[in-house]
Amino acid sequence: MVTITDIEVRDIRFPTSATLDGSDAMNPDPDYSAAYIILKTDHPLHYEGHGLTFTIGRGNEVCVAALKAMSHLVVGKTLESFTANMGEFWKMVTGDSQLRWLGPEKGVVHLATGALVNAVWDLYAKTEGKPLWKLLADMTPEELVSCIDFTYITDAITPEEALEIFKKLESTKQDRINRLLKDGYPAYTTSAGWLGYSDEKVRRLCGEAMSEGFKHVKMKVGANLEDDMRRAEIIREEIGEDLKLMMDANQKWDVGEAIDKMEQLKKFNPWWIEEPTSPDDVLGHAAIAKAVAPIKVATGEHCQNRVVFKQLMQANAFGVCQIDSCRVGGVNENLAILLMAAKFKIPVCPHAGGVGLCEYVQHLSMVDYICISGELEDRVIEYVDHLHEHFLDPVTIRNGAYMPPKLPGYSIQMHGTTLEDYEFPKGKIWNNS
Ligand SMILES: C[C@H](O)[C@@H](O)[C@@H](O)[C@H](O)C(=O)O
Ligand SMILES: [Mg+2]
Repeated sequence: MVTITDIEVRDIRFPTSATLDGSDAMNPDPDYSAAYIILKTDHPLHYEGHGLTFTIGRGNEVCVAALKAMSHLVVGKTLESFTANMGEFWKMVTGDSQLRWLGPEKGVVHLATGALVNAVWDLYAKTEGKPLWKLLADMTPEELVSCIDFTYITDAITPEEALEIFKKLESTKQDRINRLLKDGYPAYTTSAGWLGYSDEKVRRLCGEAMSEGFKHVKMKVGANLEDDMRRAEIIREEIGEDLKLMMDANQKWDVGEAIDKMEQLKKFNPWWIEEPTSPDDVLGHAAIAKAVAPIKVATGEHCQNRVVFKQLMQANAFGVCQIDSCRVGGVNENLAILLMAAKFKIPVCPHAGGVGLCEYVQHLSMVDYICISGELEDRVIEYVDHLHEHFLDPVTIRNGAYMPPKLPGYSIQMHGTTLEDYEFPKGKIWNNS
């Protein structure tokens, strides 16, 4: 038995706004941040569960407070009481009626849920001695189904249908694992296209991305159409016509505006337009998707929960589903979304970047390929080349692909020195600036 004896919650921030890494039309000066939780245990080997949720600076302390408010849900309980039925564990975490009032299942309390739930999965995977993707890949179809809370989504997918999906791929899992171990899971890069970068820097970074083996490049749009057109032209000049170009407007436009802007931008042959408008506007996305086809609409990084994902699918409102490892309530809810995407035949290209999101989400895409969709076609995980040095088990990108993590856990544990130095506001990085 492993008992969770205590939690530690830290406010970790990186001053990325100084270099405009991560900047977009809506978020011109993000300081990539993590509300970071450590589950302490009485395990003889001192195993800890680590988890984080991503924010972009101010307000990270609000997520920290939410995490502290959730401590009673796990402290004093055993890991085994959770792992006996992970779906019930998730229902318990999201079911605290007083905390639930703050959501339900959305906003700060759900961001915190993502960190807490992922920390439990990290601990689970560490005690089993497996990376998270392998822990899930080794589960039986029945065990996988038991990880999911189907509340509010049975009109789109039932536990019986989920079982069918898992069972269909069960006997061929090893082939896909072998393929991942050999070639990895394809990635695309956003590193070249941040809005605050100069034209020269964008040009140089596109060249670097190509030489690193990337076949897809994403650029930011949405602040000023003339700038977007000029930058798209530069990027196309650099990457040519064969590579895929994606555009991300980060919620800048109204529905009609998005359609008009894409009428101009379509000459650069974008594969998708991401977050063209408010993430809550399902019908708006549907209208845009219809008008801009065959350009696909992509969204999900600000999608609150599985219910909104369900509606986006039911309404044909997007062609690319961008799960996020900690915007929704962690591994369990993402499994539900991956299942719905498989049923609706919508490719999943996760949101990553930020801090730790690449480390996290690679596991989920690998599980999607091994156990759920069985497909790699039209699927790429976002990659951004920032802040990986702060993790004990950083991502390995080889020839434009994520190689499967090998160490036990969810790859999200930061170095102790990082937690000290970048803690806001008392770490030395913040004291010196
Ligand atoms: C503020 C952030 O860097 C966003 O720009 C980023 O998450 C982005 O939307 C992305 O798709 O990577
Ligand atoms: Mg985006």
